[in-house]
Amino acid sequence: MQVEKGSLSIHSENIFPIIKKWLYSDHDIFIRELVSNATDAITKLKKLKSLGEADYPEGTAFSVQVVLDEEAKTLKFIDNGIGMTGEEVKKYINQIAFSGAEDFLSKYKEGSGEDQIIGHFGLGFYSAFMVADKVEIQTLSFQEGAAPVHWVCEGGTEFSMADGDRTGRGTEITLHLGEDGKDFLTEWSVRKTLEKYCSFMPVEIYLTSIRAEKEKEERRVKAAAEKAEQAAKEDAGAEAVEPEIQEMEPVDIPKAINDTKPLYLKKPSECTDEEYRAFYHKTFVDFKEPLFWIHLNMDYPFNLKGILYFPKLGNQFDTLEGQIKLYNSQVFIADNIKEVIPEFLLLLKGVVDCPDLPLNVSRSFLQNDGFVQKISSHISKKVADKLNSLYKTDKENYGKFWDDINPFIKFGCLKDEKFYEKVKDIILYKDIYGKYLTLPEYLEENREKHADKVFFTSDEQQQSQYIKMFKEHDMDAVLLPHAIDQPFISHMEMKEEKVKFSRIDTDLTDLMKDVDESTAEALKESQEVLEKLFRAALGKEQLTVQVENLKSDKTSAIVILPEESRRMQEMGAMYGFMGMDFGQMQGGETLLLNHKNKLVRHILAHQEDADGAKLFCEQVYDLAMISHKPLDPEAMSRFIERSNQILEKLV
Ligand SMILES: Nc1ncnc2c1ncn2[C@@H]1O[C@H](COP(=O)(O)OP(=O)(O)OP(=O)(O)O)[C@@H](O)[C@H]1O
Repeated sequence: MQVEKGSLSIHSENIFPIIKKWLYSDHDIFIRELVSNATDAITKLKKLKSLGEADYPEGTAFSVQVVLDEEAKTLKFIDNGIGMTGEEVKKYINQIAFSGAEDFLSKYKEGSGEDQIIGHFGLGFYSAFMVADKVEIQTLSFQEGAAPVHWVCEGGTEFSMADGDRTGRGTEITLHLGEDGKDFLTEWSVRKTLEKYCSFMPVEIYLTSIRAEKEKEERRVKAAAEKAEQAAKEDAGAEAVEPEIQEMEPVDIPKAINDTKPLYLKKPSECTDEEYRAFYHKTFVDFKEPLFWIHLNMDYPFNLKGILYFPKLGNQFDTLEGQIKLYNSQVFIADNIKEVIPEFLLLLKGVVDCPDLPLNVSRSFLQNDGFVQKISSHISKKVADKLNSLYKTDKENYGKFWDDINPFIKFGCLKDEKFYEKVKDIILYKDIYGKYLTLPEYLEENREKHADKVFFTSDEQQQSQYIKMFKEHDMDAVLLPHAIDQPFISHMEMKEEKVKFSRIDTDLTDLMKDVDESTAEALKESQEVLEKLFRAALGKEQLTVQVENLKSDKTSAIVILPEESRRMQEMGAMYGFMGMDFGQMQGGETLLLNHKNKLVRHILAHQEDADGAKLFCEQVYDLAMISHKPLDPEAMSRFIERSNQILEKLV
């Protein structure tokens, strides 16, 4: 072949800088593009053989070799696939590959810049120029009598083509890495990128580092020399002995980067629990056991395969951060694409492979695409189905999983109406006795005591005093401690109009009081006295005091706050920065004093002793406050000081 020079069919001379800048955020995708081209070339050859249009010896080992030469600053992608003839290089590389780049450029010009193109598919071979100053192709087609071709392009729009020197069928692409490619000059970074994009590609991929190979060779030579020297010394000093049998050098068996047959492609009936767990550990590098999983496997009306795992939360404060990896025909596209995966499912961990996805389009297109929306609602329906069948067939385990999965299900209910409708009957509530109940079950059990009212605690420790009282009175409350629970409660109140949720410290039901008409007058009198005393002692002129006979005389005082006031306060704290007046939000609490309690009776009996009354009032108030919410630092130090003072009196 004559050396042929040409000009690539790109109309803008400035395409390179634009593409480099545009793709800077994930300029590692060139590895994915070149490895996918190489695996495609092998897949195509296999297909041709199955059609009788190509041939190769039985047992041929197919692979993609990625070779990094740190010194020469080159990265090679070598395959033993279909190869290309000179004509094909002209057609596929000079025209087609670069037309993808042209397309890209026109999209770039149209777009606002924020409208990122997912995965940048369609850029293909051209993406090599994101990191290389010069790209070479050495290729030999599988076709009988084909001549090898050598193609070179130095990063501009000019290329040259000449006879190549490749002797085996396939293609070798060499990237001469430039300044923009220097991140890929370490074996570690190339391996990481291969693992990211190519973990499930269908042909085995091997990585070789020339530097590492050389070092290994040097070590081997050095060890052999040392051994020989040692042997020579021994020979000189001793009588000739039988040479020892040489120890075998450990043989390095190269290990493929990828798993060519990922578990999600198998039929669910053929997968074992051990395989599901192993796949989870390996793919997400999470060594906690997943709780359970859902294997998505459908061919119609679209092709979708994958596994979604429900991860175990370490503790209540673990961040809910999932990871859903999206693949297109075993090629990694991106993590957590919320246009395709319903947002609440992004809290799970999983892989989803959808070969039918239109990925070379913008995100806003995906958002409005009916097909993509169908995929998304199919996935969420599958998840709801799985949860329902688990509830029906394995209620015990479902209950056990509940602590881990409930924030996720609640988030789903808030985000997705259809999902809520499907799971609403299997939402559980854990009560203060450790039992799991559905809402109708809780309401039914407590119908006589407080119809349509759900008492809950948001913090078991902080509200332990109230929980104790509930237990003493044989009452029940449910635990709703997670941040998601507040919006979830509002959601449930909207859905179940009659039902009201009240925090455990909001109100004292009549069940806890000793209602006796004959003491009403005495209570009223005491209330006036105690309110005055407490207001004066605490310097809180607005304090509301209520005096009741509680069934138990052990508790001196508790703070109660109407549910509405508490929600207003919480909202105020959340949106305080939006100009709401915090001062006005405070308060609303009522100090409830137990008329039966010894301390309260003592205060009443010794009201003339101003100092003593002050000390008692302050301490009783703080004790009630402590079980309602944490004391601020100043109040806390006063409380500690006063407690010491009281103890000293006992000495
Ligand atoms: N390693 C290879 N072996 C054989 N042919 C190849 C190889 N690499 C690229 N080609 C040919 O060049 C063409 C263009 O490649 P390019 O990566 O630009 O686009 P593509 O693979 O067709 O599509 P995509 O944009 O989705 O990657 C391929 O379709 C293929 O015919």
